[in-house]
Amino acid sequence: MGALHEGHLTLVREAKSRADHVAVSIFVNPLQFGAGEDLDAYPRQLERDSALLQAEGVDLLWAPTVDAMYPDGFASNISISGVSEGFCGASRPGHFDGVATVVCKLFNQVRPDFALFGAKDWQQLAVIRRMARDLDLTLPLADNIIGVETVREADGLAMSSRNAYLTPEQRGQAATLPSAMKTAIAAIESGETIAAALAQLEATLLAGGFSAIDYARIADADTLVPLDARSQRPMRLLVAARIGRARLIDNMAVQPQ
Ligand SMILES: Nc1ncnc2c1ncn2[C@@H]1O[C@H](COP(=O)(O)OP(=O)(O)OP(=O)(O)O)[C@@H](O)[C@H]1O
Ligand SMILES: CC(C)(CO)[C@@H](O)C(=O)[O-]
Ligand code: BAL
Repeated sequence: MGALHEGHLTLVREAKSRADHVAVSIFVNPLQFGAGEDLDAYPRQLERDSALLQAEGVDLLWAPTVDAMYPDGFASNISISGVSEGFCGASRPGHFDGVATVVCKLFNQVRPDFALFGAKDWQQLAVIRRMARDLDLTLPLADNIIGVETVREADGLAMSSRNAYLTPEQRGQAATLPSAMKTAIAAIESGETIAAALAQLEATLLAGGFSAIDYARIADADTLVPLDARSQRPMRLLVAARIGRARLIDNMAVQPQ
């Protein structure tokens, strides 16, 4: 969606290491923003982004207008059930319909051989993989949706265009999110109950400047089914929390039992 940072540029570099030609889409997609969300405030810096992508050697910047994407009469919607229903799907109703619909259109417009998405948006990655498998999207193939590790600031905060909404004080406090997540994971991996570790995580965030927690849960890493006890399959801690004007998300691996 633009306002590029090192997280985005890492996806570009990873793509360039795997492909002869790299295309990047920049489109602030109205369909994935709910009423009262930050569609209007979302940073738009197309000229700066374009220069950054050129410097990285990107071959194509695909930046359609809203009217070109959704002309009068547009009436289609792609809805993925299951994996899109909890977490951000619950706190942002309709969000993943908007994501799935635009990503399907972007795939059809650009026709990539494969596509890269950040693990910072873990549920989004799962939704896109599900859509690609379910709808037989041959380009890219389901296995060709590649997740790239979350890129973080020096203090551990996941890079995000929405970090720009934070005041300097809130920006300092925001690093509590990854540090409290690591503490919770260490506790769970050393035998603490999930409920107790998550209660401590929520208390730490609220004491550390966050105003509300949309969710803080452990889930199966692939299916995103919430877990109340440790499992033998890969697990993920997923959190969305609000600080100032920003709603920040993050996720980390929890080792199987
Ligand atoms: N810190 C990061 N590390 C790795 N990938 C990232 C990171 N931040 C964003 N991405 C990925 O970049 C792609 C574009 O994301 P998007 O434009 O929504 O950026 P964003 O920084 O996540 O914005 P926002 O936080 O405002 O949603 C997505 O695949 C996203 O997962
Ligand atoms: C997947 C996506 C391009 C859909 O607009 C967006 O949500 C993003 O950049 O993460
Ligand atoms: N980075 C995910 C897109 C969104 O928050 O709308």
